[in-house]
Amino acid sequence: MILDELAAYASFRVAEAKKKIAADEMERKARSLPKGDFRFEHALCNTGVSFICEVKRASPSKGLIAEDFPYVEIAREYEQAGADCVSVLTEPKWFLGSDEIFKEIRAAITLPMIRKDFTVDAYQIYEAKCMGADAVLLICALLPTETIREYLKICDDLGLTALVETHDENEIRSALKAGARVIGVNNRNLKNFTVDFSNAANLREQIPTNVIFVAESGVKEPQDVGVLAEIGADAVLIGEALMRAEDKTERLAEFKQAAAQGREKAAEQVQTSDAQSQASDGGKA
Ligand SMILES: O=P(O)(O)OC[C@@H](O)[C@@H](O)c1c[nH]c2ccccc12
Repeated sequence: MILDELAAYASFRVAEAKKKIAADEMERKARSLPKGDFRFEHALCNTGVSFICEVKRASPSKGLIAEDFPYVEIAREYEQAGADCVSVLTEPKWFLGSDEIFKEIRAAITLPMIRKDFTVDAYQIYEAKCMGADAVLLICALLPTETIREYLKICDDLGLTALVETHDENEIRSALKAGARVIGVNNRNLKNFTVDFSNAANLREQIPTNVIFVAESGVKEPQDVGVLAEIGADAVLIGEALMRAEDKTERLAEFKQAAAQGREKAAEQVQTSDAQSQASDGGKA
């Protein structure tokens, strides 16, 4: 299974990295930096739908997505086009990312950034902090509840946001039990890479409204964003559709417009159902 391979390779990378910078040294470095202010999660709390735009060169399911990959320019364009946060893959083998790419983008933009990798060791959280990340990804399918809780505590100490990624009800339960404040529901099943775009919508109810809800993966068209806005996604995470767009600025504007329309639709539905329940209350009186 590819997820197991990704995790095993992540463990290997961590072991190699520890030979260069030992675990206690990496931790000391990270903890000596000014504590973060959780600006990644704050950026997801706008009244509208927030956009996390991803810099993604390739993926195990799609192969090479961006032949031409001027990653700094892409991130700058996201920032100028009104993205709320930027996601950068650092996994080298299947996603063709790197820590260097992350660091170069970090130096070029001011938006909050998430270091997207397969976190299997606390070392990677300290590494992310040292790279200037504002957030890390914790994938529930890879981590037991207790470990998620432990990693969340490290993130809290460092002032980093943890995006806790889930794919089903059990994983959401685990994320909540661990104390996640930001939960992503992935429409893509990382075990077989099938995309079920209704997954986020189906699981929406399982996530309390005081937890930030991020819908991840599979957005192709503006109408998809509209649907996610309608079900009350606080944020959407979009990679491929933006990477493939010739004009990313225009594409993001279309997505944003669809999000606003989706939110309006949801508000109208609330009004209609309020009016209906008032009318039926009136009938009863
Ligand atoms: O390119 P998409 O379908 O818009 O998906 C983006 C993002 O959700 C996806 O890259 C992702 C979600 N969770 C992950 C975990 C690891 C690597 C990548 C991911």
